[in-house]
Amino acid sequence: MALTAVIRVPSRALLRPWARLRDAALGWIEPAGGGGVEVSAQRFASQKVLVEPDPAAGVAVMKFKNPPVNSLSLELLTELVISLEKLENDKTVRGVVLTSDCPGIFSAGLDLTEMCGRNPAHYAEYWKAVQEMWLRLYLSNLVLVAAINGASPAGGCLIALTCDYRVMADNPKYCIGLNETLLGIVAPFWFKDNLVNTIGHRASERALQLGLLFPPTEALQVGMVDKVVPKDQVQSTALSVLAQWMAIPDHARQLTKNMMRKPTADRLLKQRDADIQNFVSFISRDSIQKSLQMYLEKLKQKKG
Ligand SMILES: CCCCCCCCCC/C=C/CC(=O)SCCNC(=O)CCNC(=O)[C@H](O)C(C)(C)COP(=O)(O)OP(=O)(O)OC[C@H]1O[C@@H](n2cnc3c(N)ncnc32)[C@H](O)[C@@H]1OP(=O)(O)O
Repeated sequence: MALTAVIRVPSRALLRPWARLRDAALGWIEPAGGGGVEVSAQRFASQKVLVEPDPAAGVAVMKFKNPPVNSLSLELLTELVISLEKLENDKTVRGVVLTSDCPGIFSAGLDLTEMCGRNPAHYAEYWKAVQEMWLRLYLSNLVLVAAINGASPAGGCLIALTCDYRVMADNPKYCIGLNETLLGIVAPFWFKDNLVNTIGHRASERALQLGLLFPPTEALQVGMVDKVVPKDQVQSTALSVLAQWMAIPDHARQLTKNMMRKPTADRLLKQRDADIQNFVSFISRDSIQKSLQMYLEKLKQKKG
């Protein structure tokens, strides 16, 4: 990946302690003496989230890279939020394409190993990171376009739903949807709200109860994605769409986006702690742990 953009990062001495942890996570190194440092965009490419900025176009492509299936581990979620925050603060970037670096998979959703056989403190930490990811993406001031170049179940679908526009590859093997009920779990109310805001109440009720995973043409019909194109055109189409959205003055578009989305985000913001407690007690139940274990086993056996 050849990247040439230069990003100015303030001296670590001026940053809060968490920012030092962030720098370490992203592999930024400050030379002795401090005083601010220029890092090449290559440094910006962290391990699980690759960011390819194009300052001339005012856009960036963010690629998830957590093989084999881009499951949303705590590490990936943390990097995603940090990378997004950095792009939000970068005046040269107004729009981002979210896509995958893993062939055939956009994201397999939440990492089941983060929700199985761990302790309540871990579940709470994990769920807070999932909430944070959703809130940051859903309320982002940037134009976000999802280039869905593979399967996108559950949490993968949620990421796509936070975007302003979704382009999906036309391969019928790629499916998208909130399939939580198939795992014996329940989509949280804010997953549901995001879906209802996208495809409407009746279609959501059916899709959520049945845990439907839609192939691209059906996803288009129901309004879960906005455009279906051949696989090799997914990213270029997403970039064209981004350019169209970026033709609108930022302030007007951002205020409108906020007006449309804030009430939905506020529902979670008002009860974040209670939502974490609900998740922890739900996921800690023996019956739920058994269901998730069985589901994971089934995924593993599929190969053999
Ligand atoms: C009333 C109270 C309310 C309280 C609220 C509580 C709410 C709880 C809700 C929690 C919300 C959860 C949302 C989610 O996102 S759950 C995750 C759902 N994801 C899935 O169902 C996808 C599962 N995966 C697949 O279908 C397929 O893997 C795939 C993505 C279609 C890819 O298929 P492929 O054949 O290419 O790959 P494999 O299936 O062979 O998988 C390769 C290895 O990856 C492991 N794997 C797959 N998915 C996950 C995952 N999500 N997390 C962790 N690991 C995963 C798989 O086991 C293979 O591992 P192996 O190599 O060790 O065998």
